[in-house]
Amino acid sequence: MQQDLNKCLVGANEIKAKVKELGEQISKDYAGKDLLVIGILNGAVIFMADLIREITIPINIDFMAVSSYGATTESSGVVRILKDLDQSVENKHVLIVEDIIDSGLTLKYLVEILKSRGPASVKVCTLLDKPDRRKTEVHVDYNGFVIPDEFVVGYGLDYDEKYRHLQEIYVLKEEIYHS
Ligand SMILES: Nc1nc2c(ncn2[C@@H]2O[C@H](COP(=O)(O)O)[C@@H](O)[C@H]2O)c(=O)[nH]1
Ligand SMILES: [Mg+2]
Repeated sequence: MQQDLNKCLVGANEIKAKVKELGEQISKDYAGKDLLVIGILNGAVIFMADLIREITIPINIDFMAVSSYGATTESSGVVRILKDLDQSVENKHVLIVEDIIDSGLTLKYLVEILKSRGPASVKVCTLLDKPDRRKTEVHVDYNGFVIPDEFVVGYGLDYDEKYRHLQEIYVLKEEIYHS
């Protein structure tokens, strides 16, 4: 496992502090509003679990699963819904929680589909952002860390369903996905 990883990009304490800061900001911004926090499975599950416990206002949660990658490191650009929401977003303030924004294609699709369902608002919170890889313009409201153009794993992010349980975020060695 450790031999598959290059340097640690973001440590556990740094993640913890950032998640707390994001939770505090979200709590302030949505005070008195009906907030539905939507986690995007599977990558955002650990970030989502930690983030909602730093939010101090009442919220509802739900999850969506989409596919755009598979066992590769490049988005296919074709996004498919694998699991839809269990509840309506109509008249609710929606906060999408993503693990990472890369090309932006997944997020653009998600924002468009959710906006078409009549919410009061749609905002985006991501733990990681790789702006150098953008193929489409997307607006991010809450951003944890801007990172360089490297394929990262850990803290929910996988390669071929591995490494999600790691407490820190690591750069995956190229030989792992080029072999
Ligand atoms: N484990 C990793 N997953 C990644 C990385 N970059 C992107 N992704 C996955 O793709 C979607 C979003 O991709 P996008 O190209 O449509 O913006 C993201 O939610 C991840 O699941 C990465 O470096 N490591
Ligand atoms: Mg994701």
